[in-house]
Amino acid sequence: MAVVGDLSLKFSGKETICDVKKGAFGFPISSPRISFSAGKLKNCRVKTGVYAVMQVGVESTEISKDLEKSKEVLGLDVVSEEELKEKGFLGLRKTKLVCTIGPACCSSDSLEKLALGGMNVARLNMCHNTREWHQDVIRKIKNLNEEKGFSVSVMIDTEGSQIQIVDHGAPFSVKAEDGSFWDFTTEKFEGTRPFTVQANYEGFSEGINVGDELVIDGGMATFEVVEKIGNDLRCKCTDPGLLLPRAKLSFWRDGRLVGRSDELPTLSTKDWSDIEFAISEGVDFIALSFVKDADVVTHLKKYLSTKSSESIKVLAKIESLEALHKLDKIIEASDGIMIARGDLGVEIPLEQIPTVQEEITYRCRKFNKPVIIASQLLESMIEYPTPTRAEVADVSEAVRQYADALMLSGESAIGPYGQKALSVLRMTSGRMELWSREENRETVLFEHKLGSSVPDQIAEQICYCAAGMANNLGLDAIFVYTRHGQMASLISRNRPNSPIFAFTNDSSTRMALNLQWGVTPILIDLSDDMEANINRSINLIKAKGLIKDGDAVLVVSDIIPTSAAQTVFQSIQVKTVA
Ligand SMILES: Nc1ncnc2c1ncn2[C@@H]1O[C@H](COP(=O)(O)OP(=O)(O)OP(=O)(O)O)[C@@H](O)[C@H]1O
Ligand SMILES: CC(=O)C(=O)O
Ligand SMILES: [K+]
Ligand SMILES: [Mg+2]
Repeated sequence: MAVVGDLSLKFSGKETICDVKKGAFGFPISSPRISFSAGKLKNCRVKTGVYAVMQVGVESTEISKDLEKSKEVLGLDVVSEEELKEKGFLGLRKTKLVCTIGPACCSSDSLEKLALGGMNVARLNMCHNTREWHQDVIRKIKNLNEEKGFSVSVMIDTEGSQIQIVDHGAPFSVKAEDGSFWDFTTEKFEGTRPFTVQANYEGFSEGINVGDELVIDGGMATFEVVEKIGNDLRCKCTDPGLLLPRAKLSFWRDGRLVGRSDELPTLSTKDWSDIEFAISEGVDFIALSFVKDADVVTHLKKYLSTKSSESIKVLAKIESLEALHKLDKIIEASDGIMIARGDLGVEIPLEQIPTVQEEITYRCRKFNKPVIIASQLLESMIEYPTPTRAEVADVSEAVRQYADALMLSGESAIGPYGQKALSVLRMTSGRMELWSREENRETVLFEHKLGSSVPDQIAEQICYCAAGMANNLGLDAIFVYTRHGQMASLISRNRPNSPIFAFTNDSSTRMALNLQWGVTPILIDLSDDMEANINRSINLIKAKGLIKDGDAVLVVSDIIPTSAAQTVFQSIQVKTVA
């Protein structure tokens, strides 16, 4: 055992216990080589080895009463500010909300209403509409952020390659009756032809045999292949249903999906051109449809870095059987995941969706990547002003699973009740988060080691302890200082009861953190003097009336030095506002 000043380090097997005079706490670190260094440590003096500075102590901060000093602007979005004023720290919603923008909500007025209603991220699906339309929407969102103080991130969602029915612009859907015969062809034609469906991909029937099953949209209608004529398939309807424009085609044999997507690239020429567009418009996220493996994600991330656009986060959409087979590698390679239940339900039996969703959500947290649960959350609200009880239960379940974000698709893109659907998500999440907290569901913190380097492990342990301390001490908020968002996401991963305010001087970090559970990102200037940063930000928050005397916050910082002369500053402190 080494005793240094008031700080004692006990090395006992795999555990390092750190006791401090005021406010003791312990934390397990696997490496007994960890040492705690001098300089910024409170209550102790240490001579040697610098990996990190652990600053532990309970102190009272003298908050400057001179608000004149706080001329600086705090980059906190108006919606969080209002929510905080109205509901207090614990009332801040933790689950983030994504809205798909479509014709029903693309006016500035509607976008503003969605932003006010809690939209954290706006999603643009490149499957639909024109480049000009998308550009117009992105610019409107950026203008609103600039002019009205919102902080809505922009995501584009690639079209990807999949076999589907060509949309001939017919506004209606066609019904396939039981026993009727249909031709599935790649021959191009205008308008509609009776009992003929055009597939978008030349090779759609390669490897398909007579007797195979052709399933539309994962079960909307089913056909049996009765004849192959060249590339075309003649099919008999065995389960009647609707053929909607752009409906997906999949083939089944002996109860199993016939893999077809190997032949299709994850990123088509159109997708690459949409990616160029996304780069030039400065979007925050690119969601890749039909990701098959980690390589495409890695490739795109490399490409973005060659374009100096590494700040754009790459999300992998899990919507195929192949993606499920390579799930861990895809999660590790990506900046986040979308569980695209719509297309996933075409590839796996529907009854497997709930367990697959829970598993993906869990693994994303394990690997510390944000996860969005998407599709059909409030599907009936595309038509009706109230959701079904089952839909509300589905939303609640996603929140209970601690998904980072929930997404609206057609509910906001084309439905007349988009804002209402958003408020259903908002209220349902709030209710479920409160219940989880009251029932103490969150006390089990997430302990799976991510990093292999000592500094990474220290950061993880600090965040693990921070979440535990905030819960155990019932602190009002956690303040974290972070340049790239890593510390903020590590704290979020532990799903603490207190809201996490992430102070960053990097605007792309701010926009990326919009997808992270429980994190309110705040843009602020950060200097190398961490004490000054902390005091200045508390002053600014106090000046806005968002924090008051007696409030206790946990302050976590992890600022990597810009020069060799400085020490790594990783610390936890409890500050009581005075
Ligand atoms: N930009 C848009 N313009 C016109 N319609 C849109 C737009 N975005 C979405 N929609 C409509 O909203 C519906 C649902 O939206 P969304 O694109 O999210 O569903 P999806 O087809 O499940 O997504 P994906 O193609 O990624 O699987 C679409 O079928 C489409 O009719
Ligand atoms: C969102 C999406 O792409 C899907 O659910 O298929
Ligand atoms: K898409
Ligand atoms: Mg999809």
